[in-house]
Amino acid sequence: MVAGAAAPLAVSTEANPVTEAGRLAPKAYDAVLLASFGGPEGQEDVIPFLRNVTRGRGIPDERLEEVSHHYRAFGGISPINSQNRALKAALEAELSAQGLDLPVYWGNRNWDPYIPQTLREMYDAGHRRVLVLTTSVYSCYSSCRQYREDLGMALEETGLTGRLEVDKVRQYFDHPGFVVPFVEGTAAGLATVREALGAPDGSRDAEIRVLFATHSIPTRDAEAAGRSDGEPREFEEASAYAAQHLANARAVMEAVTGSAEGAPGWDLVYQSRSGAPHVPWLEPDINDHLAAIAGGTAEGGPAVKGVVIVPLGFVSDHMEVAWDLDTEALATCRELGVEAVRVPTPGVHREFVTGLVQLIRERTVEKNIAERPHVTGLGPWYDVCRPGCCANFRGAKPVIAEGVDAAAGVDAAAAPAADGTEA
Ligand SMILES: CC1=C(CCC(=O)O)c2cc3nc(cc4[nH]c(cc5[nH]c(cc1n2)c(C)c5CCC(=O)O)c(CCC(=O)O)c4C)C(CCC(=O)O)=C3C
Ligand SMILES: [Fe+2]
Repeated sequence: MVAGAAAPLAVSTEANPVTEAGRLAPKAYDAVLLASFGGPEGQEDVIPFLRNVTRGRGIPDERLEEVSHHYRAFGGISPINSQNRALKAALEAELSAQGLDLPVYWGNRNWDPYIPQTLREMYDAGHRRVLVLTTSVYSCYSSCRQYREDLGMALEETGLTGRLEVDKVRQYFDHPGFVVPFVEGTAAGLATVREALGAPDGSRDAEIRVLFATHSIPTRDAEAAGRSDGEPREFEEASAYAAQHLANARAVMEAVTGSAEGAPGWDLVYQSRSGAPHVPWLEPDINDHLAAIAGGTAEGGPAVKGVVIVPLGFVSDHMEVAWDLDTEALATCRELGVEAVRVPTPGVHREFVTGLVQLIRERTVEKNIAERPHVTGLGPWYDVCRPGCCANFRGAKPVIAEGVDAAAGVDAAAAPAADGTEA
């Protein structure tokens, strides 16, 4: 095998009969909303931002100060907002290059510009049909339902429910635009680690491990991920969240090393756990796992001497990447004497930006693309979530992009005319 040479990623455009039920016909959208997490932009913003993230849970400021150290160490500035400004600019340029007249707005769940304020601005500018693109791509409460709730509540808060139509692009974990940058990065990272071990020919691959890292979530949230009330769907590890990551990781490894004999092994690992210690979250933690494999793998392999860390759960190099991986996990590697490379996130990679425009074009009437590329057998994911999808256990809230009846498929009221004309 030639170091760094990746086979093309296997992309399917075949329809998925399972997720087909949650598909919406194209519509004449008139604007795009880039919805993200938001982050502080100075030391004075840190505690107000953390109060927003943890709102409704009454966590005292002293406790918030304890979890603020990573923001404090970065001067109170999260990289996420500048990354979203860059992504918005890149999206605007690509939409206009493809002749799509769709303005892009930006709104965050936890910091300025806030989602309700942006929706109001969009309505005041004359927009009536909005397509939301979130910066979180998998299925779980934090990355799917919480966005849909915040959008539903923002419509109520601004009095725009029923006046502004708001739909959302599918969870796009397995769109090639998201996965290709990881394939490239993993191939390059593997070449670098082989080099560092003095084995560019791959002869020490048994001592190299690829670690796909994502955000840990409570196991209870993981079990509710991607589910529906009336339509049981079984997932690997009993969780759509884990299953989506595992399927993506396999697709990346297949493209990077193929079925080559003696290719490096890989694992899915978790990071950034928070919350009370007695509440179970997905494991293993990346740092614990690094310590374990530095002494030999579970399958009886030799001590691991090099790792390629792939931040498969994230769209940009925000704080969870800059701190939990680049600061903490890389320090763990140094302590263990393990060579390590952290692969870039999609960011504003050309494939990612053009992929996002494809995802928009799947849904719009103008310059519509009927085919839905996906690199795992789980997708393409639903346009409209199944009832109860990614449920949280703190009570029902208004949501966008959810069907009302699993048996009947998509909510009839939400389904537009097939030709995308105004109702
Ligand atoms: C799945 C997932 C993603 C990936 C999908 C996505 O990208 O959306 C994600 C992303 C992010 N998480 C982020 C920041 C935080 N997440 C927290 C807390 C939590 N995350 C959770 C899950 C996730 N989180 C969960 C189950 C909690 C605990 C419960 C709660 O509190 O809801 C807390 C509270 C303090 C703490 O507990 O540490 C903070 C400050 C930032 C911003 C980074 C920046 O500023 O650059 C980003 C992109
Ligand atoms: Fe988070």
